[in-house]
Amino acid sequence: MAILAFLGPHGTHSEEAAAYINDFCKQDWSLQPYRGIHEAIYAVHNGDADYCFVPIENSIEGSVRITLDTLMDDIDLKINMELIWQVHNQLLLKKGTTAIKKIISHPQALAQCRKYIQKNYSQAEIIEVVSTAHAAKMVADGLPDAAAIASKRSGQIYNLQTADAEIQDISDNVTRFILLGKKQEILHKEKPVKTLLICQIDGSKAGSLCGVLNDFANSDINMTRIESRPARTGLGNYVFFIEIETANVSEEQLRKTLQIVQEKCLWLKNMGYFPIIK
Ligand SMILES: O=C(O)C(=O)Cc1ccccc1
Repeated sequence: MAILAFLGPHGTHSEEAAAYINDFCKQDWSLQPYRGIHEAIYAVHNGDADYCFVPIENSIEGSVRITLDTLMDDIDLKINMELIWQVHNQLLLKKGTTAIKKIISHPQALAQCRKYIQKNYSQAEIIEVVSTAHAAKMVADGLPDAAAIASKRSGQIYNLQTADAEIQDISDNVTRFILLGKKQEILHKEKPVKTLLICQIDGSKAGSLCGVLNDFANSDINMTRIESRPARTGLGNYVFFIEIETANVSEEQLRKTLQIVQEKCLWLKNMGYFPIIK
């Protein structure tokens, strides 16, 4: 049975989304929790898992930086699918809690509920941990005067009470998850539509980034997102994450364009061509 790694422990948004994608692809993967997103991605790189399913961007809070930073490493994985997933956050308490002096969760979940916290618990200490379910488990294990922001399922798993439901600031709170594997595979009949490229552009020459953007424009390839992260090779060096629409781009057209783009880059990695499941 193939192993799918996700950010644990049991009850995370990642696990719920991974279970959905498992059914959607009519697979029988064994879902295994890892202590961090970095660890889940490296499990595939090291061959301990066949796939991993990790969040990459949230509609309220933006990029999941640990995911981008890990993808930048010298690892050769492919994106096989993207899932756009509605995230629902609840405020969870251990039975008998009378005061909420601490609110604990994953940084993305805390950010998604920032206004709610400010309005209702402005004095509470905010504690960031590795995942929402980890926060729920800490509350269940006896962290005093604390409430976790986590999924309904976490509440059930860790036997917590729901003090408040649907507390995200904007009701349309979606997260993009990606399914990564060792190779590009067709796991569903859904048509691939998008390609993610990661590259470091030579910033010492004027107009390098502009040149890359023009190469896509000249090839009639629509760019839907560009994001930069520090390259970690010195201040002012950046790595770019570029998403392009490739549903109507031929393999030959893409190959030629990437060849031209590559000449302007110190390195370029094609993360693959994948469908988007909504
Ligand atoms: O901590 C979790 O439950 C996760 O799966 C990470 C996450 C956190 C907030 C929104 C989406 C994913």
